[in-house]
Amino acid sequence: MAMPWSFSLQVTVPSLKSPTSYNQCSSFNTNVRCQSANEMIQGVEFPSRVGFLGLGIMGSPMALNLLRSGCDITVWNRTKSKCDPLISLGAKYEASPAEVASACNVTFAMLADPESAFDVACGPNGAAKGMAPGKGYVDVSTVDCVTSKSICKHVKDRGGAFLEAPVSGSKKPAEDGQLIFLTAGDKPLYDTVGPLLDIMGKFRLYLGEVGNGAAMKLIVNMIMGSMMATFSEGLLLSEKVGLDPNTLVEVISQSAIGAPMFSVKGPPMVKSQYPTAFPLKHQQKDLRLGLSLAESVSQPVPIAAVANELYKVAKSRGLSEEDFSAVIEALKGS
Ligand SMILES: NC(=O)C1=CN([C@@H]2O[C@H](COP(=O)(O)OP(=O)(O)OC[C@H]3O[C@@H](n4cnc5c(N)ncnc54)[C@H](OP(=O)(O)O)[C@@H]3O)[C@@H](O)[C@H]2O)C=CC1
Ligand SMILES: O=CCCC(=O)O
Repeated sequence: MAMPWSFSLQVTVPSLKSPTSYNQCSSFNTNVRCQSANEMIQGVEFPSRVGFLGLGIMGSPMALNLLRSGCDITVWNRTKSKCDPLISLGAKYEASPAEVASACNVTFAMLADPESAFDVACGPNGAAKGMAPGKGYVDVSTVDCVTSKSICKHVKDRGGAFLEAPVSGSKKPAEDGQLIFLTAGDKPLYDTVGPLLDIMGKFRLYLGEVGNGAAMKLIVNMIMGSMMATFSEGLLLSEKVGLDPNTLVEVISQSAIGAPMFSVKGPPMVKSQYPTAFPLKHQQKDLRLGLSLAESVSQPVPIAAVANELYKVAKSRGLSEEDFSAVIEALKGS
């Protein structure tokens, strides 16, 4: 049965999504419920009006993919000028998150951190004010479990449905519609927005109760931040002992520890170039939140704790807006 916020909309989705060089694995075994994101979805039920709050590095391409696929999109961003490219392509605009949520059946939010995600959802002109029975709110920001549960409560208090859906994958996968959604919350809303997630991503998981998606995302990024820190050490050590760090990158790519992250980020790092895909300040935020998650269950995470210190040093050296691979700079000069 169609949910109250749904109607049939013809949406155009590229049938073949080209794999990206980074985050290109598209199938793996899992014992949680999951669905492939690469399926033909024309003619299925879609939310009729879709809101998008937060048009940064990730939000802009995600909203653009929805727009290009034929969705009726309404956008809002704190810095209004970032809405202009989407508006010029046909997106509608509302002046506050509350007005977007009020105008739309489902509203996505892609905000920087727990504070901004909470403010945009639950502040004076927050999206929760525009929620009502039959509407859904999907927070795709990376936040902690407590914040996600709090946003969920505000949305539900207004009669809306809530899904947390943080993403794995960075700027290029966002542009290519190759993200991985780690969702939890209202299952009917998950089912309803599934086709929209499939436009923006290649894979999605439903992990049950609110908090599970946030926790999964923080654990993945805790591992990623530690990997990047030790990779940085290896690059610098190889150079100091007279080896070509590019050769190290090549050796790693052929070995059991090969990962797209090393192959993609390594060569620019050797040249001290850090074009921003995932801002360093957000990686440090995720490590901080990951450490707090570990603390909540008394799990020792000493490697991640040390990595977090390194990112803090990098931030103190003015590297917050650089890509997180700039953490290597924190190890230089000694
Ligand atoms: N970049 C990446 O590779 C990935 C990022 N993420 C996560 O996605 C989220 C967004 O990341 P990304 O797009 O890179 O980040 P950006 O820094 O590019 O964008 C952040 C967005 O949050 C908005 N924002 C920040 N503070 C506030 C505030 N106080 N009130 C209202 N809006 C605010 C910004 O608005 P304004 O334009 O006005 O500054 C902007 O729209 C983060 O949680 C990040 O951890 C997840 C996966 C990958
Ligand atoms: O949160 C950011 C994740 C970046 C990535 O998965 O490449």
